[in-house]
Amino acid sequence: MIQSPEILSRRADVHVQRSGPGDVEQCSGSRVCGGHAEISGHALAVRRNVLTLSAEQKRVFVSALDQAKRTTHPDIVIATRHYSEIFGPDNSTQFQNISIYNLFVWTHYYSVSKTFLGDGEPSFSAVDFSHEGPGFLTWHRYHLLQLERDMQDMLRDPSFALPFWDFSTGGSECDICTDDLMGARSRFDSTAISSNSIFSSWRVICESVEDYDTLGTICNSTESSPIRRNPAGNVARPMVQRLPEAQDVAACLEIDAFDTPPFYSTSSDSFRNSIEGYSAPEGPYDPVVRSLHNLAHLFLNGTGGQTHLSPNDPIFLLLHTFTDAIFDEWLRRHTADVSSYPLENAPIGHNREFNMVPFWPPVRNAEMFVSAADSLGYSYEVQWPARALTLTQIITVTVVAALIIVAIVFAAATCVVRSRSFGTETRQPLLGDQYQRYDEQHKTQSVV
Ligand SMILES: O=C1C=c2cc(C(=O)O)[nH]c2=CC1=O
Repeated sequence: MIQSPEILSRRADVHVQRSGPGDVEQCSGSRVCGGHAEISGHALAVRRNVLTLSAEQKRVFVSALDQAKRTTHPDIVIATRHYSEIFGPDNSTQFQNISIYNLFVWTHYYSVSKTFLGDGEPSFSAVDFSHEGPGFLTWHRYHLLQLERDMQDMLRDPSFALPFWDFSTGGSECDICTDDLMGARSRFDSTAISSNSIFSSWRVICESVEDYDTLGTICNSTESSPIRRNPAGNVARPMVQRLPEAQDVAACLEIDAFDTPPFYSTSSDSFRNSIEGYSAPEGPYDPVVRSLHNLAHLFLNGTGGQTHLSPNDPIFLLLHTFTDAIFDEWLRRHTADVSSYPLENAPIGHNREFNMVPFWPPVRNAEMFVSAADSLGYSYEVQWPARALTLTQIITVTVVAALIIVAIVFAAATCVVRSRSFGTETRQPLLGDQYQRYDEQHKTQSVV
């Protein structure tokens, strides 16, 4: 993945407009603040729930994605051989053009691909630059930002914003799998996309993973099979037949620590591992659990559920914008600064000051650990679920409510009794008086 020096200098001095009118931040010299020179002075891009877009906005979004799939990236080419073979026999370089959307797919593939150790050697699979570590959120944040900025440039619309899919429905339906959005299920093949959707004509890249691992090649821009998707259809694994619940989102937002040792997929009480979905949403690590982001991927049950291929299904980007929205909300609620992010002892590529592989020009994890609205030029419009009460809270509320009811009933009963006896008392003295006076006057005893 390379860019020309001319492009690097073009991106080095930009302005981003922040939330308030006239509040323009100078981002001179920053590689990530603002991105493209062309977006100088543009307004904050607002990422919205894709289901709330109008019919016309949905059509425009789907058509923009399709344009990105077909438009060659103006600045970046990809390497299709490892370093030692980057120059071919005739000194030709092994680089290829790639489309804007396919670069998004390739970048993710590259970040998770095995390390080639040489002919005949098994490739090394223990490195993942974008998952199972603190960099999961920062890496995917920049991944989305790069696509959004590339699409803003392609459309010449600096306000273009990627929408999000709120996958926390708790249901077994894919509510965005409709022909006006990500494509309905085909009526003829339950694992394919309906021919009424443009996405049925999309072809995936990076499918020949065996070749890359054994021959030492790298995914190139050749497109092969259609997207496969069978939401909730994994009968062998009932746990991934339902999407996460809104309460899972609420629970993970309450976790205080951004990440915890060993800063891996086995971390407990880590917000990052909880939203990534290797631990229960409340925090404890459990090897059988798949929740939130991981569960949403596995629910798709096809291209979108295989890590080296998943961005080929455009649902990937909507799933990740929602994950990023949760990350942004966590930063806000916990008023976190970069010191919450581990400086060391995280897996390779995941430490705070490490560059995120393979983005170019280099971007560090720390640069993405910031409020999106304050520093990155976009914000989210989301309704967050209120946290459900715990059992202890439910018992406490029930006991207090019962005591209040008892007190009210007791008070009401006391009032009734008092008012009755007051009524009797207020009549009796009159009778008593009368009786007494009569008795005193007549000196007789009679009952009135
Ligand atoms: O594309 C992805 C697919 C995934 C599957 C799991 C899992 O938990 O098994 N996790 C994934 C992350 C991805 O990014």
